Amino acid sequence: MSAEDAVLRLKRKGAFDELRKRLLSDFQTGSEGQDFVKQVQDFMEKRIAQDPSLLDKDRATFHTIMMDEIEKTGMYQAVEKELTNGLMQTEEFQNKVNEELSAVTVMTSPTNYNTVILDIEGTITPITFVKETLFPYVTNGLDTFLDKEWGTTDLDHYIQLLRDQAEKDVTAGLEGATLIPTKRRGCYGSSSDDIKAAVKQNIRWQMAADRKIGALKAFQGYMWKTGYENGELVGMVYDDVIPALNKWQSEGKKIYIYSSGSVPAQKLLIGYTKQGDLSKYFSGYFDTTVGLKVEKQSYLNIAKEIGVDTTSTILFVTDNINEIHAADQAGLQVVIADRPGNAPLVSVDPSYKIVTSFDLI
Ligand SMILES: CSCCC(=O)C(=O)COP(=O)(O)O
Ligand SMILES: [Mg+2]
Repeated sequence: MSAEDAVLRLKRKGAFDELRKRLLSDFQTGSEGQDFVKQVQDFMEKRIAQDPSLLDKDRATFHTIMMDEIEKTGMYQAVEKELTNGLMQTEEFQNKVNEELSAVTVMTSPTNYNTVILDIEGTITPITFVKETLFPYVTNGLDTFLDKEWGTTDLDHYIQLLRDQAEKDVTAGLEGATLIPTKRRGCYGSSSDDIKAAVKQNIRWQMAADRKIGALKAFQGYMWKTGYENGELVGMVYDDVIPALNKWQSEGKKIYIYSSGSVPAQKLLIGYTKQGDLSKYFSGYFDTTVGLKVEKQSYLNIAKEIGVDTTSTILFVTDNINEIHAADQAGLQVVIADRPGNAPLVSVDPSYKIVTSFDLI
């Protein structure tokens, strides 16, 4: 853990607020505080003697003028400096910091795990790669791709998944959801153009909302396959990921992926990285067919599938706090990935370990 991480963690834990409160109370009751009050009083009396019209001002104006002038004398700054230096040098302060630091590191570091499950976006892969490379590949290439693949069994399969999902969305009354019609047979059904237009509208609507829905994820993966295979797309993982994979593997730990991206999409991203094919590190892949990532049961399902009885022997790393809560409730050990561009981590329980790099796990 870097010094910056430790300070951040202590701030989140409220350790600094506690020290600040104690410092204020010590100051108010001690001789420094009383001396300071005396200095302020003397200063004000002197100013009023120089300019008695100050007493005619209303309370708020008088307060503003005095505060401004006191500040200019440097009185505040001097006492603040003296107090801060004094506090930091006390044995009690040092002991308190050491105590808090060890509580932060000992309580939250994962221990005795033999299985690691990793999220992709925001954890091993930058969010920017997904949002600025993978998603535009789909939105920009959609029309050409549909024209090229139209009528193939593969495309029909993925359209059927989208169609089934659209029916559910329309039934659920989701704003913006529209049905995808079926092919014309005899005098029933719709023309290819109508179906194509509905598919495009459906995909664009879902992608604008960044939906983590199986049918959309399956379609994206289907499109990305071409991109990875022809070299237009190259998977990306943070530099600290491969050393951690090597370490875990050398320690005999099993490593899995659990992502909202479809399993085929995960395999492509892992298989075609700038650093080569990383699939040798992974013992398996899970997507939302095992359950949503924000549900406790999904983690129990994965544990069952990989044959782990004691969920506390699994470490799950993700950027998403709701996924952290679900995995935690299922008994897994959890670590939060705090990568550049990730959603801000607000009101996070201080007992969770947060890392900016896998070296810190
Ligand atoms: C691995 S597919 C590309 C990323 C993606 O589409 C996605 O939804 C990733 O979500 P995650 O659960 O890995 O945060
Ligand atoms: Mg993620």
